[in-house]
Amino acid sequence: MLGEPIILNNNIFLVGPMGVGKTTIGRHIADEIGLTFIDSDREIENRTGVEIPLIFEFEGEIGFRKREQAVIAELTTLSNIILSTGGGVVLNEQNRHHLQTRGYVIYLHASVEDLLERTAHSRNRPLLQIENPRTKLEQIMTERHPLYQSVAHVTIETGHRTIRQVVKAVLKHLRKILGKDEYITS
Ligand SMILES: Nc1ncnc2c1ncn2[C@@H]1O[C@H](COP(=O)(O)OP(=O)(O)O)[C@@H](O)[C@H]1O
Ligand SMILES: O=C(O)C1=C[C@@H](OP(=O)(O)O)[C@@H](O)[C@H](O)C1
Ligand SMILES: [Mg+2]
Repeated sequence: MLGEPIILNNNIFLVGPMGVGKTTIGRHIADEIGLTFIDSDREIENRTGVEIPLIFEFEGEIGFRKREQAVIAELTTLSNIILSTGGGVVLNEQNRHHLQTRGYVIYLHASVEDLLERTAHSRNRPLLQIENPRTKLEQIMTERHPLYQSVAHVTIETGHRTIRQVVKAVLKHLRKILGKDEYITS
């Protein structure tokens, strides 16, 4: 035996900033390799019955982060999932610990320019509903990039890649670390 399986609990956790593609890529990867897809933001919305902007409006970012922490603590105890997280998940130390120790963490990276383009038409990200989203995304990347790096087992670049190309890059990486045709250890 080679010791600990590389993919803890057969879980893959996607982290990275708003608009990098966590939700989109996670769903595709789950389809390809037969894991259950879960998006922590959707889970919070399902549980509260309202959309994220309304949670921010009524409870502020602090209220949202509490809900996020509870959901991450619970979802990371599952197995055989691809979990797409919200961009701010790494701000919380407990979240970082759970992600890092309960699954294989992939940091999806992109430039602020790409993130701006990909979030431009969305009204669903309260932190970017401001006059200057570019400055906000720059601040976010300065603060969070080291945190994404600290929690991730690998970083995968998504800039100048189509969704399909990112999916392929992730699958290629998984095959490489597992060193075989199957994606996930069982
Ligand atoms: N590699 C990519 N190239 C172009 N557009 C992308 C790419 N990845 C995601 N997108 C688009 O960017 C937007 C944000 O993606 P989403 O999956 O919601 O990001 P996140 O969950 O990380 O915030 C979506 O409209 C999605 O189709
Ligand atoms: O970066 C953040 O702080 C947030 C990212 C969002 O998720 P996405 O990264 O999927 O957009 C969502 O959790 C919320 O609006 C806060
Ligand atoms: Mg998302």
